Amino acid sequence: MATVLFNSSPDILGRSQLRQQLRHQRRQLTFYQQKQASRALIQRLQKQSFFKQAQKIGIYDAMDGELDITALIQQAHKSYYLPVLRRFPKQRLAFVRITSWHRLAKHRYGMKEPQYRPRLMIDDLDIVLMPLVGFDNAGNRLGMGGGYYDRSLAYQKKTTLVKVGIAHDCQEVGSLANMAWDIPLDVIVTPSRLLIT
Ligand SMILES: Nc1nc2c(c(=O)[nH]1)N(C=O)[C@@H](CNc1ccc(C(=O)N[C@@H](CCC(=O)O)C(=O)O)cc1)CN2
Ligand SMILES: Nc1ncnc2c1ncn2[C@@H]1O[C@H](COP(=O)(O)OP(=O)(O)OP(=O)(O)O)[C@@H](O)[C@H]1O
Repeated sequence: MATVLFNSSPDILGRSQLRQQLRHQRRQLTFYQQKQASRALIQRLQKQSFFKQAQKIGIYDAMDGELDITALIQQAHKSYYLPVLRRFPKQRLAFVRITSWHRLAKHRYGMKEPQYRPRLMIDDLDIVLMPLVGFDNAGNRLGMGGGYYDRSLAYQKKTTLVKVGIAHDCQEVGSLANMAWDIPLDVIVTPSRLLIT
């Protein structure tokens, strides 16, 4: 009950409190719920024409209860890229193609990061799948708070890049404050819904 209250009234919580609340909620999902959610989400995603048409896809290595989308990489004829954190230029993400998981070392935040090159920028991709901490039905996004995706997207020039948010259903909130630097998502996919903004 408390959870529902929090979700429907994000205004009464600060952005960072809301983030903590939603991250906590996502970590409460059981192993089985996570498996089901991940399977349903991947199936939904693979049916979409924007996904079928894409060649270069930005993914992420799930952590902290995020939806695991790594099974996607079993699909041939597409290439998959993981984000790499770097300080310069201006804390934008770079993307590195992955061909195998076990060679990858973990970043101190817990997700795998390829250390090799070449590194691409976000607008070299056709689609970027972004893990969300929270979202609303207008396509506003709440992330981990590092501003990494926002900063990367701010320099994006390619207009055809499809910006896709990936989240559990329980991460939807009534409405999120739209920060000046926020770049709205084109699509949000959850295990049970497809939201086109
Ligand atoms: N799986 C995944 N990969 C991702 C992201 C993500 O949200 N999920 N990112 C999305 O931007 C970027 C990384 N950004 C991140 C920002 C903060 C934290 C984090 O865990 N912060 C800790 C504090 C850690 C510390 O300072 O020592 C925390 O908030 O508890 C993790 C990732 C790129 N890769
Ligand atoms: N285009 C930008 N230029 C400079 N700073 C930015 C830009 N975008 C975001 N930031 C900074 O990043 C910080 C985090 O932003 P915000 O709280 O929106 O993170 P987030 O979107 O939740 O996280 P993430 O993008 O990592 O998923 C903010 O303090 C903001 O000042």
